[in-house]
Amino acid sequence: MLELMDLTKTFKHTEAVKNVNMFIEKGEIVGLLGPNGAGKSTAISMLSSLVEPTSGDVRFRNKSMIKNPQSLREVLGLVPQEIALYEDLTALENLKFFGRIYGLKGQQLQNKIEEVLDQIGLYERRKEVVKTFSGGMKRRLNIGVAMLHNPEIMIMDEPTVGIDPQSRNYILETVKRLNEEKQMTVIYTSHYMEEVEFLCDRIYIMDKGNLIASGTKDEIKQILSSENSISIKADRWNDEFIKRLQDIPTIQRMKVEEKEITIVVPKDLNMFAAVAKIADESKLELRSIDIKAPTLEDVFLHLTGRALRD
Ligand SMILES: Nc1ncnc2c1ncn2[C@@H]1O[C@H](COP(=O)(O)OP(=O)(O)OP(=O)(O)O)[C@@H](O)[C@H]1O
Repeated sequence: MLELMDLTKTFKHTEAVKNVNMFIEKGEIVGLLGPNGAGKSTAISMLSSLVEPTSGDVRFRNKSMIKNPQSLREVLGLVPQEIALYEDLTALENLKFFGRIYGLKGQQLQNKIEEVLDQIGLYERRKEVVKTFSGGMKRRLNIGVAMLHNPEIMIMDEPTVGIDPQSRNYILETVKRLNEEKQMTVIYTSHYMEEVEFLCDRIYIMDKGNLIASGTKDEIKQILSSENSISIKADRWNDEFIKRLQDIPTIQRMKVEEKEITIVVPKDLNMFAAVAKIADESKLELRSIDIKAPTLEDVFLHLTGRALRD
């Protein structure tokens, strides 16, 4: 339905997006994952015809949108990273204002506003001015504004950055519900892999302007099919244990946290006995040794050698 074809954007000295290809089918939730500066916002700005590509094409229902994006704009709802609301107006007044911009009026506008307030859980607070709202409530209202014209496609640019966990869950649940009940297509950018894992059917991972992986969650995790991630838990560590693990050449990566050490080893290697023996010899009592299911974070680390939130 919606395609990015060889899309490239070069700012003066920065290649923000390099030859990116994506396709989005109707009714799916697609995640766009990547660290700061990966090019996610630039990619979706080109998708929403806010930024003109240096080269490449955006196609919607098989038509190029670069010169004439009107048919795409009409069905698109965009929740930008920056909150765009009038702080001195109430939630209701904001929705009325933006609704009129979308060309809604009278009873139709009234009905739509009530539906939206209900969906974003702000009906009770509708008569309060926005400047008294928490960050999470403002975000929810921002999402409400983007929903007023019944968009078929919703683009959300990191909608949970800097908000409280409760609002975050509310937003994630709302996105899921809109997708299920209204078959809304959602493009969701984030640098939180757990959000993308929870929400998305398919995922694109970007880094430094490049698309470095794409597919369903399972397909992406298959990238790691030749490795096992092993979790070792204990109440505390001692230097000898850590040093001896570090000396094992078959350990490809190792992450030491307060009560958990994660090591990555080739799949066919059984490390359990070796780890238990080292613990024994360094007089360390272990709580557990388990194989961990890979996360998208692991995939990212594998592909780039860096953590997603670096
Ligand atoms: N208008 C602009 N002018 C110059 N450089 C830009 C502009 N917009 C983005 N960039 C650069 O392009 C690169 C990609 O930025 P972009 O905002 O698309 O990344 P992002 O993945 O959305 O990051 P974040 O998670 O921080 O939003 C960055 O190096 C950024 O500094």
